[in-house]
This record gives sequence, structure tokens and C-alpha cells, in this order.
Amino acid sequence: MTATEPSTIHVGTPDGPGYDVIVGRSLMGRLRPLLGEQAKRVLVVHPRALRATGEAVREQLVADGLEAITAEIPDAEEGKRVEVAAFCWQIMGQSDFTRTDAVVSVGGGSVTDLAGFVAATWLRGVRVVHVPTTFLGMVDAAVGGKTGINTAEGKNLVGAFHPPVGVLVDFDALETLPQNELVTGMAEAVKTGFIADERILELFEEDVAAATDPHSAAFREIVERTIKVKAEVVSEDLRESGRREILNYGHTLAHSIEHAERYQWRHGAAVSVGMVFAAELGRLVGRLDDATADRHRTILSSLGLPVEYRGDRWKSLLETMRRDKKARGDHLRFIVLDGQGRPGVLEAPDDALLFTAYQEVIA
Ligand SMILES: NC(=O)c1ccc[n+]([C@@H]2O[C@H](COP(=O)([O-])OP(=O)(O)OC[C@H]3O[C@@H](n4cnc5c(N)ncnc54)[C@H](O)[C@@H]3O)[C@@H](O)[C@H]2O)c1
Ligand SMILES: O=C(O)C(=O)C[C@@H](O)[C@H](O)[C@H](O)COP(=O)(O)O
Ligand SMILES: [Zn+2]
Repeated sequence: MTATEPSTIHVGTPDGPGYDVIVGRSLMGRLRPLLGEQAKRVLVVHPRALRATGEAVREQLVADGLEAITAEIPDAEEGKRVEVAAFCWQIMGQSDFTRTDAVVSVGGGSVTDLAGFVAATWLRGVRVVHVPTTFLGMVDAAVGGKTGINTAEGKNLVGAFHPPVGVLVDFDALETLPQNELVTGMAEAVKTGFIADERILELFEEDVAAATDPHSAAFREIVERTIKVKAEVVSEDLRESGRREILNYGHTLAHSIEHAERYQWRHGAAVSVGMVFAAELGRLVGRLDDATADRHRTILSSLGLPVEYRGDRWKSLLETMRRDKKARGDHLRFIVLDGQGRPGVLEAPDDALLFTAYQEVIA
């Protein structure tokens, strides 16, 4: 395979043939077949910031003989609101969208989450294809079928498991992505390195400039390795009844930080701090060795990602963490590491232990 040739990663689903994640360049010609022969109408969902890319996708679909309608939504987390889902439902209703029609998302993780949720709920489920345009969307959000929106009380509190029928990871989309957006998404690849595939960490350590250059072989290897781990995990456990929880490493604190910051922090930046916290928690309870815990800070800092958060917010962060989806009743549950590539669950740590771990991440 040459560096420009597309590669395919298959994702299994419990009640169907599964779907492919195609990684490469110039992939838009692959979109039409994924939508189903009977599709007549397609809703193309994209944020204002991606008007040109979204319009190019819409024009391609029109050229393919489809009635393609745009839903231009607010940017980033502003788009993950029930009012925005209702806006999409209204367009679909007014356009007589049927069960054989489809949704295409064009954007970062916020867009794939919102559009996936709209597809999951419209007529109780229509096809969705994701065309992620951020690093984070490519390696994580577009794969695996978690969809959702935020509520006033917290992140992703409403949603559904609704796998796409295909994902087009087209590196051409990254040409306009600001470098800081690219890098924040890399927190999810680092996460995957710590929970499963150490080679990803080595690629960051060997040459961080190459790892963050979308034209390098190292970059492509990081993307493919990260998607492969996610594909393998969600193929086994779509609905997060067990193993899938490992993909939530660092997310318990991360989602609380995002909420506390009124979503002005990027998800990847919050996950970065959340992983350092989870590593400290693992170290404190004697499950994680010092070298692996310290490696978190070293790699994340080399990428310019935050590894600290403010000390005066602990009480409200803890309150929000109680709504984490891994919590059971009054018990919080955290993904921690028992070593490199060995994630496990820490059940019901007491508040004093959590506070002690938090002291290690305050600025
Ligand atoms: N469903 C899942 O499994 C899953 C996994 C990880 C993260 N997420 C969710 O994903 C979201 C974060 O996604 P994100 O980091 O991609 O952020 P995002 O979707 O908010 O996009 C970040 C910014 O980049 C801009 N942008 C996107 N693509 C661009 C491009 N090609 N060129 C120029 N600008 C571009 C957007 O307009 C936005 O301003 C969070 O809501 C998070 O909860 C979901
Ligand atoms: O796919 C998963 O499962 C994940 O946990 C991946 C996370 O990176 C992602 O941020 C996810 O949206 C978090 O899910 P949530 O269930 O904690 O809302
Ligand atoms: Zn995440």
C-alpha cells in the first residue's frame, strides 16, 4: 500500500453487517454508495465555520442525483443543544424525510455527535455517514456510534448508541484545521496509547513534529492505530456494558472541567488534564507505577496540552462528576491504569482520596 492509498478499518455491530472507516484522501466519491440505493433526500449537517466544505459535499450529492438539504448549525459545543436537534428535525419534517433518507455530518466531534443524535432519533433511526474534519473526529468521535447532546447539568447527558453506516476520514479536510485544534484532538490518541497501544506513545515521543504533521507517515500511523483500537473495543461492546468504559479514561474529570468552563475549553484539552488526574489516582492507590504516571505529563506537555487546572473549583467539579455515566447510584467509578495498556475500574473512591489526587493537578 502506498502512503496515499486508502485503507479500511471494519467496525462490527451487534445487529448488522457493521461498517467501514475509510482513511485516505479525495474520498468524497465514496459517499453516495453508503447512503443506500433508496435514499432520495440527504440532510448535510455542518457548522457555519465549515460552510465551504459542507457545500462541496452537498453539491457532490446533488450531482449524484440526490435532493441534498443543508442544516447549518452553531459552532462547537453550541451545536450540541436540544434546540439545534429540533432545528434539524424541523427541516427533516418539512422536507418529508422518510426512513430511507439519510444524514451526513461534516465537522468535528461536536457535529458528528449532534448529527448522529438527530439520525438516531428521526423516525427512531435513519442512516448516518460521518465525514469528520478534525483529528479528534477522525480518530474517535465519528467511530463507535455514541451520539449525544449536552444539557444544562452536564456533558452528553442525552444521547443514543447509533452506529454510522460509514465513516470517511479524508485528510484533505485537515488542510484548513488550525494547528491548535489538531493538537487538542491528539489527547484522545494519547489516551488510546495509554489504555491499549504503546506504539502510539512512542510515535509521539520519537518525533512530535512528525506526529503532528498530517502529511507524515507517523501521523497516518497514529490515526490508523487509534481507530483500530476503538473499532476493536466498540465491535465487542457497542452499548458500554463493560469493556467500552476504557475509552472513557480521563473523561470523568474532563467532562466536569468542560462544564465548569461553560464549554470554552476544548474537549481534548480537558481530557488531557483528566488523564493526568486519573494517572495520579492510579498511583495513589498503588495500582500505577511512577514511570507510567509521569509519562502522561511528559507526552501531553510535549504536545502543548494542559496538565493542570485551577485549585478553587474542586467542590463544583466533584458535584458534576456525580453525573458521570460510569457512576452507579452514589458511587463514582474511574478508569485507572494497572500499568501501561492495562486499564481497569476504580470503584467508589472516597472524596478524600479524590481530593488528594486533585492536589497533584492544580496549577
Ligand atoms: N461520540 C464520541 O465517541 C466522541 C468521542 C470523542 C469526543 N466526542 C465529542 O467531540 C466533541 C469535540 O470534537 P472536536 O474536538 O472535533 O471539536 P469541534 O467539533 O467543536 O470542532 C472544533 C473547532 O474546529 C472547527 N473545525 C472543524 N473542522 C475544521 C476544519 N477542517 N477546518 C477548520 N476548522 C474546523 C470547528 O468549527 C470548531 O470551531 C466534544 O463534544 C466531545 O464530547 C465524542
Ligand atoms: O466512545 C467512547 O465510548 C468514549 O468514551 C470516547 C470518548 O472519547 C468520548 O468523549 C465520549 O463521547 C465520551 O462519552 P460519555 O459516555 O462519557 O459521554
Ligand atoms: Zn473523548
